[in-house]
Amino acid sequence: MSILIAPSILSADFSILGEEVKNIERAGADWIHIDVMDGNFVPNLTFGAPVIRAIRKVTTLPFDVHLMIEKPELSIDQYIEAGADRITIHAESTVHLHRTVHYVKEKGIPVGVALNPATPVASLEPIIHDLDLVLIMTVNPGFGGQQFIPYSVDKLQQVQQLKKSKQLHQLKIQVDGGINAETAPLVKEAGADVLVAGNAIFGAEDLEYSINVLR
Ligand SMILES: O=C(CO)[C@H](O)[C@H](O)COP(=O)(O)O
Ligand SMILES: [Co+2]
Repeated sequence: MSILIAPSILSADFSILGEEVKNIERAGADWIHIDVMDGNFVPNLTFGAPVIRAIRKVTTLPFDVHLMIEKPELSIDQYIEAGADRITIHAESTVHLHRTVHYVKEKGIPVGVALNPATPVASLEPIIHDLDLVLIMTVNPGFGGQQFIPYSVDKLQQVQQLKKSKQLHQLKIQVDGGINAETAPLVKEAGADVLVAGNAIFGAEDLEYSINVLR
């Protein structure tokens, strides 16, 4: 699998969000990573379905929607209707993880499960064969521009082993948080297929160069 780069628009300039999305598409992004935060599951509030619907008009790139919200099962439909092409939910955000994963699958789009830094990889074992993607959070979710947590590399290796032992060839392993020119080689070496990056891309002078450096 070749490495995919998913810029997180959390670090974009919200006052010109449509332009930022177009620029990132021109610069060679593979997916647009959209961080939906509810001010409850994480201590920050970002955007919801109306903003997703608005930027859906300016790009054909896949929308990778990362839900950091309590009880995602209550609002998944609105993100899909707004234009999400894939949805990732947090294992810690619902007591009905299996049901919610299958709900997204029945809607016909790829589904991922994200793990916070303190959530063990073993918690994925009963469900990993149902997933299209596993997201290992490499920072505590809630904010852009944080420092990469080194233990994440061990967790990535554990997911990679699980993927191999269960022969889940199509499963994508994604990382999110503190990914930059220094940490990208570490996570790729440990098995990451999809790199999310906010500050390292939107904070750079040359978007295309920053994407190429990560890739
Ligand atoms: O999910 C997220 C935070 O919860 C963001 O996707 C992530 O923080 C990306 O930003 P950066 O690359 O600047 O760390
Ligand atoms: Co994210």
